[in-house]
Amino acid sequence: MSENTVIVWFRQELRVQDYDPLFWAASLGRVVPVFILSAEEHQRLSGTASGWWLHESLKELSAALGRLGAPLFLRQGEPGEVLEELAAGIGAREIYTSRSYEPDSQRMEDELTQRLGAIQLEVVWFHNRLLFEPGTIVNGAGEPYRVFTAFHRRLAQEQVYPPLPPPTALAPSPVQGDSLSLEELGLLKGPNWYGKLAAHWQPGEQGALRQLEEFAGEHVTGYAEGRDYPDSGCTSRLSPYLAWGNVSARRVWHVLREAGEALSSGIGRSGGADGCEADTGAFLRQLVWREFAYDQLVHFPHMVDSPMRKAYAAFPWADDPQALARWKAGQTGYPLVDAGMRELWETGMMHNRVRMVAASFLVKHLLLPWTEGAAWFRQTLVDADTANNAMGWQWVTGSGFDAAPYFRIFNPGAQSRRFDPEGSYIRRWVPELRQLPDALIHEPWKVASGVLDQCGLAPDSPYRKPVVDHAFARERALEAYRIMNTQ
Ligand SMILES: Cc1cc2nc3c(=O)[nH]c(=O)nc-3n(C[C@H](O)[C@H](O)[C@H](O)COP(=O)(O)OP(=O)(O)OC[C@H]3O[C@@H](n4cnc5c(N)ncnc54)[C@H](O)[C@@H]3O)c2cc1C
Repeated sequence: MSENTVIVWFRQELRVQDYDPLFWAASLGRVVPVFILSAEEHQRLSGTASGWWLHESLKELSAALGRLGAPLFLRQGEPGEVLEELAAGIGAREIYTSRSYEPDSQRMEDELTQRLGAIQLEVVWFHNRLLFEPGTIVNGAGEPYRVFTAFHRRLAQEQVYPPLPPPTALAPSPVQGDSLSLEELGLLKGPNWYGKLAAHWQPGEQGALRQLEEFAGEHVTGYAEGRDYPDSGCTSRLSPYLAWGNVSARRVWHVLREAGEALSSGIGRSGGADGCEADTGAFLRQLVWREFAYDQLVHFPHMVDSPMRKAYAAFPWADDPQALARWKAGQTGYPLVDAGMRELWETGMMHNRVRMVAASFLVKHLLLPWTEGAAWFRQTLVDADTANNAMGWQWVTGSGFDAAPYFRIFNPGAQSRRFDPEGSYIRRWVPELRQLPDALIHEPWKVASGVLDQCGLAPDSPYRKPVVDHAFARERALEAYRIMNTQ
């Protein structure tokens, strides 16, 4: 078969547009696209919200590649073995793919390069997940940044490559048939709790491009001010698309840069030029947090399950399965925390401000280990992302290098009054509180029980007696912090 047949191995970047391996392979000759689910990935993803997203993304990617002339092959197994066998069958001499940056993947990728190199099969690794290759933005001493603002300042000096043009057609694939079906990958096993997610999302590249267009064209206006308010609808909701590479970070970057310029020059919607710049600038800054998370992951891979600041290894965490279950179910009695946890369970998403409050509640009010919360998020978030999730939890806990200090403890009632002043977000996700007036909805246990009766609150409702008292929890958390520091 032709020596110009290149295997394009899709991993976490599930799109046809602006994906270097596909673009460059297509320019050389025939392309055989393949996706391989390893046993470890199957174990990690099957039955999770991410697994559902992956299943749906593969369905769409497969259809898109089929339309371009080269259908996607689905395989299960150890990637090295699958690639070796596939290449032998079609006489391919090259594999184009992209790096993943998951812990251990560097070792796996190096071993694969060596193993396949030994049989004259070259693996070409592209960097397509981020704006810049993680690990390349370093300080003057050549060391990783530990503080976001310095990292951001340094990154801002670099140019982000523009996205590649989309492929219009691919030379017909030399392989026909012999692919596993999507169902055979087994990503949707277990109770179908994720079935409801389809009502909230359109996974895949088309959904990503539509979401990006709508956000850049309209919703970005007001982002800088509105992004902290969970019911404002001001954030992009692009995170699951970025997590599965349905859209490239550099496309998002350039589309938003252009949108900012168009809005500032009055081509777009109304709004002051300064406001437009502030909105797109604030958004692009958030995208750089993602770069920072991956940079940290590459330098400190243990951050996924161990504290970055060593002192936290001695933190006296509690063991309270009942409290953990109430947190997961959105039954803590703290309306904003519960609204977030229920939004997560219903939609696979939770607003960033509420993530911070709910996560802080777990580690500081309940004294439960952040790793428990991170594991629950990995299972239920459609945007579950190894780097962002670990960094988010370590930030909230105080154990990250650039983190909220442990002794700064969010007051969920105050956060609720500030960021959901009318209680509209709470009412949406905690319907039993709908009848409470705006001023009383944030801390219902402080309201006279006769009023709660009139508002239809059940006698055994957690909103009459939350899982823990805020003042008590605060003191207990500070004491735990003191104990840690004396170890
Ligand atoms: C405890 C905790 C856990 C988190 N877990 C995840 C996770 O698993 N996956 C994930 O993508 N994000 C995670 N985040 C970060 C953040 O909450 C989400 O990225 C954001 O809510 C996604 O919504 P959006 O796309 O509308 O965000 P926007 O405000 O529109 O932001 C645009 C993009 O910037 C990136 N971004 C925004 N905020 C952050 C941040 N704080 N850290 C890193 N990147 C950011 C995301 O890719 C996001 O899509 C976590 C935050 C916390 C506090």
